[in-house]
Amino acid sequence: MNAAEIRSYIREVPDFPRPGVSFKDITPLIEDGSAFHAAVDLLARATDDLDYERILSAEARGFVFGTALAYRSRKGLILARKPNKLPRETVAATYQLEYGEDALHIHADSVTPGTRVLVVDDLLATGGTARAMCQLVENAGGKVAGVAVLIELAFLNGRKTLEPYHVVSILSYDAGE
Ligand SMILES: O=P(O)(O)OC[C@H]1O[C@H](OP(=O)(O)OP(=O)(O)O)[C@H](O)[C@@H]1O
Ligand SMILES: Nc1ncnc2[nH]cnc12
Repeated sequence: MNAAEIRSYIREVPDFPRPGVSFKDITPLIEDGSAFHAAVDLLARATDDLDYERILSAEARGFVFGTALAYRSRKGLILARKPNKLPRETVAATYQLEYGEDALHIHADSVTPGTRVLVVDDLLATGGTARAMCQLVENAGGKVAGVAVLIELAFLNGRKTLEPYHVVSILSYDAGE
């Protein structure tokens, strides 16, 4: 299954969660075994040449692709979670939402100095979430090997927000798509 076929499994939901937003719903994709498998394979192939030891992904949708890619590439998986979810000492990074601020945490010992980490998410929009994950890696002394997403909303310029990190995406959407 190629990228165009995989794309046909993503449902666009207009005006969710608020007017003007075209929500990219990945649930039909991950509910289809062949499409989900093909999507993870494409992500794996697109990141095969990157040198990394661990994957970092954020709850909730990020876990779906981060976990699958970690399993397939036999790499360790680090969970980035919302505040007060992880039981031991954490490092945190804050990021901007439309209204106010949110934070992601990882356990302080998940990234040792020099660890090379691939940041994985289902979707890149403004880039705030992925940037916070890159900051988490660097705050803990690690190195960002790249950022890999299945879907990129190119018109929101997340890539620019993520400079100078290497960004890999499988499906790119323009405004109005
Ligand atoms: O590039 P950004 O503008 O930061 O947006 C991208 C993020 O938005 C979605 O997560 P969301 O915060 O909706 O959480 P969820 O995965 O729990 O649904 C998506 O899974 C990305 O993590
Ligand atoms: N348009 C969108 N669709 C799905 N998830 C998103 N996260 C941020 N923007 C999104």
